[in-house]
Amino acid sequence: MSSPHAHLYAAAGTSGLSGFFSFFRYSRRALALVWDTSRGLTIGLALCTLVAGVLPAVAAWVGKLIVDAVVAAMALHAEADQALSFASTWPVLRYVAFEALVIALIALAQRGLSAQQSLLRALLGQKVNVMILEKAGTLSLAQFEDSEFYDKLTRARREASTRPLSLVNKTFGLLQNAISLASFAVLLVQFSPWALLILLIGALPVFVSEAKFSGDAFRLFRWRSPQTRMQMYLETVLAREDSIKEVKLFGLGPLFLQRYRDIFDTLYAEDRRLTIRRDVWGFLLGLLGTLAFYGAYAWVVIATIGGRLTLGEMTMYLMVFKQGQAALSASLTAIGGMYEDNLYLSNLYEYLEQPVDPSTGTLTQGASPGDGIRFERVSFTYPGTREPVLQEIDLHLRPGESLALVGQNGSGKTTLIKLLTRLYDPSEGRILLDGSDLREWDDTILRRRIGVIFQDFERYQLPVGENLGVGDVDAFTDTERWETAARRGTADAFIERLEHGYHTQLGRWFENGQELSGGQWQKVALSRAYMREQADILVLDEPTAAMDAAAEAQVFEQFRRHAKKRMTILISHRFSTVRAADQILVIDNGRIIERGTHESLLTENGRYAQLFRLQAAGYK
Ligand SMILES: Nc1ncnc2c1ncn2[C@@H]1O[C@H](COP(=O)(O)OP(=O)(O)OP(=O)(O)O)[C@@H](O)[C@H]1O
Repeated sequence: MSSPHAHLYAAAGTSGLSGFFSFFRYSRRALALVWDTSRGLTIGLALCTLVAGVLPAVAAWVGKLIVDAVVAAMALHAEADQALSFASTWPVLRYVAFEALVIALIALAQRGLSAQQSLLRALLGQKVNVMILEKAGTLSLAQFEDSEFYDKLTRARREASTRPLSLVNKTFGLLQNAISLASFAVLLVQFSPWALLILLIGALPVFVSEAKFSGDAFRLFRWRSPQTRMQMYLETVLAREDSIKEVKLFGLGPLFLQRYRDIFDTLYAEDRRLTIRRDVWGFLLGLLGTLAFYGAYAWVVIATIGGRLTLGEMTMYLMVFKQGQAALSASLTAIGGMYEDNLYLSNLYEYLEQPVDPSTGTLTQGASPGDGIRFERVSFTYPGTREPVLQEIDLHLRPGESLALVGQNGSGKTTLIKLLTRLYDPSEGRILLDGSDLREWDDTILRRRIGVIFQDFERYQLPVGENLGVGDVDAFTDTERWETAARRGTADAFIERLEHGYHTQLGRWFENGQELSGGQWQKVALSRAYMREQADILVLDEPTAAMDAAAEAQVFEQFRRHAKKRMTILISHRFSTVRAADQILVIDNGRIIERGTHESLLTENGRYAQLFRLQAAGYK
């Protein structure tokens, strides 16, 4: 196949019938999932399925009894030539009453089915979504940054929460139809086993075409998911408050909307082609079924005229044949649908089974406590890229010391922090904390020791207090801790002026949400880092870029006061904030090119001195 998506076609594994059946392997897991979600509802579904499956044959049989009883009563009535009485009509009417009861029971069972299905749908949707989100929490940052993986996640979230129930509904539907069919077969085989065969042969072609087209539909869904993701992204950009400013000012609306439409047009053209092919074939092959039915119809009629069947039997066989055919084609369509659901579920399980990095250690204390942080010849290349971003980094930071990282945009400063916080592991070399490799540390303990604010910190659409609380989940709602952290992060003054103080909702997503200025948000993020009272490593990546000069001075005064006995790492492009650090590293293109104190670096008269003078000149 020359298509660029050939590997996906292969992955969908639809080569022949064995491929087709191999995809039913998720049915059992879907059933187990539904069973775990609610046993009561699953049992209820099974019971209603059974009742709704058996009763149609009973109704057909009662129909035969009615017709035959009517014929007999009519003959009797003509013979006896007497007026109609209760006694003469009751033998027929009781069958009518019985049939009414059966039909009422079928309706009850069907109601029961749909009610239980809708309850189960809600429960199951929630359960699967929670599974997806829980799994997301165990994945590494690198996995999220991998676009193929991200596709899987998007696909899982978009479709899979409804698929398990759909699969189970179809399984039960299939069972129900199978039960009906078996009971019809019991009746039909008395007429002729050949009639059964005709029934089967008539329905088979539709089934085969359904199976083929479900596979096609899935492959379409699968390979187009990058496009669907782009569509979702454009929707977000065009309709979200945080992007709408630029969309308006740059006049991006029509441009993006056109791109959105173009994607739709491509997808729609493919959908249309598939739908038309699916339905044309469905119709043509369905004709075979109709042909089979009318063939059998003629046969039954001839047999009745020949006196081999009673009128009641004729009615029954016709009904049984018609309903049997409907049940059979419904079963076969259900199998096709189950196949499709299985394909979608394969995607969900592929996501859920994504291997999790098992590399969290167990250490809660290092081999030589008090040694601080050491980088030993650390190099790092981002997954999926070739160029190393950091090369042979050596550094040592002891408790009570401060370190500043200086360097051009893209030189690797933030990456160094990502390695320290174990969002990634070094490609070469090792990072030690208190004499032990970070990989040996228990991740939770390690992260508890680090308070960090990244440049691209998160702006949660939560009350301002909780925006601080996220810094320490154990104190998420602890107002006293919020206040202490806000004081250290110099956010207290403006928070207290907000209408509801620490309980003021932030962001625009929810009612009465208040938006903050860039500098205010930065103070919130800084205070968040201070929530980690246990943390003895404090990392600030451009913490004051959006602050005014007075605010910045205040932040650093607090910082120095708070930094005693701690290890602090500061990334900044402002030399005024960097100069007080005990150790300054100048990073260029992933390598440390200079190191020392402010004074020693100025004396050295290298890159640092040059950049410092450049910036100082700017202020003159
Ligand atoms: N997730 C990622 N995947 C691949 N490459 C990345 C990723 N994040 C950053 N990079 C690349 O790594 C290099 C270093 O980025 P980093 O964010 O560490 O720079 P920085 O020194 O912090 O820059 P700045 O001063 O602009 O914040 C850049 O060339 C960037 O393109």
